[in-house]
Amino acid sequence: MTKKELLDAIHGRMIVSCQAVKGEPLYVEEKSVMYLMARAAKQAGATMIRTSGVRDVVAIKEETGLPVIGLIKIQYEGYDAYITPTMKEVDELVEAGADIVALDCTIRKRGDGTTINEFIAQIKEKYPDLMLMADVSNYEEGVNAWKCGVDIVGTTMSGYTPYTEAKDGPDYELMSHLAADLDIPVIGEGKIHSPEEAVKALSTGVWAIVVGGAITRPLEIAQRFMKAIAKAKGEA
Ligand SMILES: CC(=O)N[C@H](C=O)[C@@H](O)[C@H](O)[C@H](O)COP(=O)(O)O
Repeated sequence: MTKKELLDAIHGRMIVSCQAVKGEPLYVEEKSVMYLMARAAKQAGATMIRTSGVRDVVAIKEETGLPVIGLIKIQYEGYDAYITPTMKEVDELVEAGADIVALDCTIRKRGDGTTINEFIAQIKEKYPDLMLMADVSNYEEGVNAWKCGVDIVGTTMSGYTPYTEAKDGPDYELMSHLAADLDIPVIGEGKIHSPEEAVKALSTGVWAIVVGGAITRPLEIAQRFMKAIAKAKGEA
């Protein structure tokens, strides 16, 4: 698929994030099971999947035949970013066949001393045709990534950096500001928990949205029910 075809396939739509990393209930050591979540997402009408780790990129592409936004979550010493922080992860994702590579593009400390701008430039030099999705936490980072030549900016990291407010729901404001000012697609991602929130997020003008935990993280879903019940009982 060309870059345009990939973008057209998701315009106005929901991408489903199917992720389970070590320690999560749906992470199974012996074998990826997230392809089953992706199967469900495809049956529901999803046209693209976001996932983490080489084995899930491979298994999900094999199962669904859908294009995949791939990332690798890994925490290195000296790095604040943990989403595809170095070229090693980019290489692995390219090798695995990810159609788009997502990486942390927040302006935080990188262990090798490079700036995020330098890292993006290195990736673009090595893989000129690779589509990049920049996961950012605020407006400035979105503009910066756009100027560095990424293809997509996502609001993924809003509320997950020390300098952004950790809200319980989506950052609609960031979505609409970035969507208004950037001339590349913006993806609204992070804490979209209900169909109503999904519709509202899309109405901010973003190109597409990503919904993850509310669909594919059973622990998170169950906890949300438990919390609401405890609150109603006056226990929380
Ligand atoms: C902050 C971070 O590490 N986000 C990760 C990025 O890929 C995932 O854990 C999220 O599930 C994803 O962004 C979708 O968001 P939500 O699950 O809230 O719909």
